[in-house]
Amino acid sequence: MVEKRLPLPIEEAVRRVLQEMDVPVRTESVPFLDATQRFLAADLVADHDVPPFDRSPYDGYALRSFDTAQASRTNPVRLKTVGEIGAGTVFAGDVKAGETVRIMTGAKIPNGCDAVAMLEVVKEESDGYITVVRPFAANTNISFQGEDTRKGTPLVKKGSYVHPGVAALLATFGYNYVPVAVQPTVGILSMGSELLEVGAPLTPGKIRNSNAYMIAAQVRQAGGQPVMYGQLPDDLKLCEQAVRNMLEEVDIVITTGGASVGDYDLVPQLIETLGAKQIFNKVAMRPGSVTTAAHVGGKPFFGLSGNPGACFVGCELFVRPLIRRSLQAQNIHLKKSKAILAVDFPKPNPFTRLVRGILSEEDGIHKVAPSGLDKSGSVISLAEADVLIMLPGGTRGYQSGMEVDILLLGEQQGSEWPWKSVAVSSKS
Ligand SMILES: Nc1nc2c(c(=O)[nH]1)N[C@H]1C(S)=C(S)[C@@H](COP(=O)(O)OP(=O)(O)OC[C@H]3O[C@@H](n4cnc5c(N)ncnc54)[C@H](O)[C@@H]3O)O[C@H]1N2
Ligand code: MOO
Repeated sequence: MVEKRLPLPIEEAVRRVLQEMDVPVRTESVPFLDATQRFLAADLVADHDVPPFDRSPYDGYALRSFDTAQASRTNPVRLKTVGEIGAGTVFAGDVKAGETVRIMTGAKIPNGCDAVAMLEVVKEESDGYITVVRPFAANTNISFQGEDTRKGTPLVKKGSYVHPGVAALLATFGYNYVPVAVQPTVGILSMGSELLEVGAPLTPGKIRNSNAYMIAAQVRQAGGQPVMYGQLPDDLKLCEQAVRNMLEEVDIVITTGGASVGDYDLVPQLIETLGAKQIFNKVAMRPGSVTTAAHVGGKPFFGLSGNPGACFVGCELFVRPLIRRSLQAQNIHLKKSKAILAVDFPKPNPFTRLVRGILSEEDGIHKVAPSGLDKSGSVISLAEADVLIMLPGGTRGYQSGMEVDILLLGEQQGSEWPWKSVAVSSKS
């Protein structure tokens, strides 16, 4: 007689994972380029102003506003050019009344000057003077010291993802080495006598082990470090030994396959022989209902389904937050949004469905539709999916036009330039 499993609601299962499992938070300091796409391990505060000095935002002439106060077409004012500076060089000395300095974008405003006239609005004479025909008020065209960031301003918080914008900030403040969270190691073992190595030719009854590589990519995307333990036939002794090794070597153990109730499904036996504390072995969701979570001597163990769709969902919902939390990430779960269903799901389902979907926009309305065959064993629908459409169980089905929750997967990008340009006048 097959054991009867008690399905847990998804949120309860996620809550238990986070409550009963832990991956230690560790930090390290790494060279700058190794820190991108990692998570910061410290709150960073500005230790100087940005810009660090008043500077010119344009190529032009730095001048004293007072000198130009009376300038007009009928009363042109001549200023003597006493120097030329590009970004990175500093004008030595003070600029006096009636003088100007030719200055390039990014150069420090010379002492005595309080405005910049753009090259386009001055007349450069052949005798070393310029002529201006309008006043320049004090502070015109100056980027002020600290206008971007003041010394002491909090910059980025611990747990921030080091995306290109954060990288720019870190470099601005001289972080040659960056404090980041250590990426937890996640061991991945595939169990199943039908599994072939990725490079092997197909033979009757066999399929290639795709889950291991899918999970590895998911682990990387979450911020963890996958450790591949290959694949084993459905043999309890072999699998038990492999899992014992994993428990010694990695922070999180994942097996895929054998999570259900079949004759060769080893996860329930593994839990028993390893003396693991089971947290759940059934979740009220589809796919992924057979997801098992346990811990062995404090180490998280996930028995993900062998079906690729179910395996994917189990990893996103339960493993991802655990990895992200160990990175002290600010967002540990998939981001939720809303969209309008573009198709019917008429069948009532007691379990919450997580349908692999494609998000699109029509006339400003976000719509979702399944990305392909919505079966737990389908692979193509995973490749196309950019969202999981959440259809809570216990309803009489869903109709096209209904608003539903969606979970955004990975990085969302567009294929076409998303805005229409407006005509630009030649004056600007
Ligand atoms: N009598 C019952 N049968 C099943 C139940 C049930 O409750 N009662 N649950 C079904 C559900 S739901 C799912 S999901 C699957 C889960 O099965 P397992 O987790 O035990 O996975 P396997 O049986 O080992 O494999 C399922 C399927 O996936 C293929 N597979 C396995 N590993 C991989 C891999 N690494 N890469 C690609 N594909 C893989 C495998 O060949 C099977 O086709 O059980 C249902 N049955
Ligand atoms: O775990 Mo199974 O995919 O629920 O369908």
